[in-house]
Amino acid sequence: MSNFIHSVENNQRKYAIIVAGGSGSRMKSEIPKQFLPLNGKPILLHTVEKFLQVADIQLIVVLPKNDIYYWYEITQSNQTIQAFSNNFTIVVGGASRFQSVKNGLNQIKTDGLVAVHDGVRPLVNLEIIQKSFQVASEKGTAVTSVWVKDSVREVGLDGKSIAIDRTKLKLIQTPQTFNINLMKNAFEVDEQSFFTDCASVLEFAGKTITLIEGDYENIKITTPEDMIVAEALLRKNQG
Ligand SMILES: Nc1ccn([C@@H]2O[C@H](COP(=O)(O)OP(=O)(O)OP(=O)(O)O)[C@@H](O)[C@H]2O)c(=O)n1
Ligand SMILES: C[C@](O)(CO)[C@H](O)COP(=O)(O)O
Repeated sequence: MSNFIHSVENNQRKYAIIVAGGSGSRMKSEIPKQFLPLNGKPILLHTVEKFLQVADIQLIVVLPKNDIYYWYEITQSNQTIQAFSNNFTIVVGGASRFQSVKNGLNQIKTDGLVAVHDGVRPLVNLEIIQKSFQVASEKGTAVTSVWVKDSVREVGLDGKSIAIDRTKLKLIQTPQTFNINLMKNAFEVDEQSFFTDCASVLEFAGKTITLIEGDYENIKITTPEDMIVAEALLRKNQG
């Protein structure tokens, strides 16, 4: 593992865009879900601290305009965040995830590698982050994914459904890591309704998407029951 970290570090700059510019409408909470406490600490802080474990990384944290002051308040007394203050850029988010990623990408002025990660996936592990940088340095793209475990049916307009072969289906997670020039070129495009993640944008630009294996624990906190699962997983991982 240490060999590849060494080789990536020697060759390419590393950035991560942590997208946390959404409103969390499906969570139906009073504050945006990325600031909800998970075992006493805001979800977004768990995520950011995970990425700060990567050597020499520059973080671009994308936030809703109205919550930037709140971010400064909650990080003022956080020793890890303060120690790495030179590694941070804060950017205002856009009207969609695509626009928020684009705002983050515009801050990057060098070539290298960039990992895009949902601020609300705090259970990502360091091995996946490192693997995504390694594979993206070799292939240009690295998109985290897990195999579907449930049965799946496709529902037609007439309400009838047919079984789908799940052995061909993967669920897509983040990080999604790319060569920066490749990604910048792909994002020079009008936003499309099917851009649900960065991989769909790069694919639209004709790029081949390389999948890497993710982790079933790397959940996206979307609705209230996800908080209960995330708290339990976090407790388990902290021993
Ligand atoms: N305009 C947006 C929309 C989403 N995101 C971020 O993209 C990630 C994944 O999006 P999602 O889970 O859908 O978050 P929200 O858009 O906040 O939630 P919802 O769709 O329920 O409103 C989140 O970390 C979210 O903050 C963003 O940076 N900017
Ligand atoms: C990027 C993503 O997390 C991959 O699973 C997902 O597509 C985000 O979707 P959302 O509708 O913004 O939650």
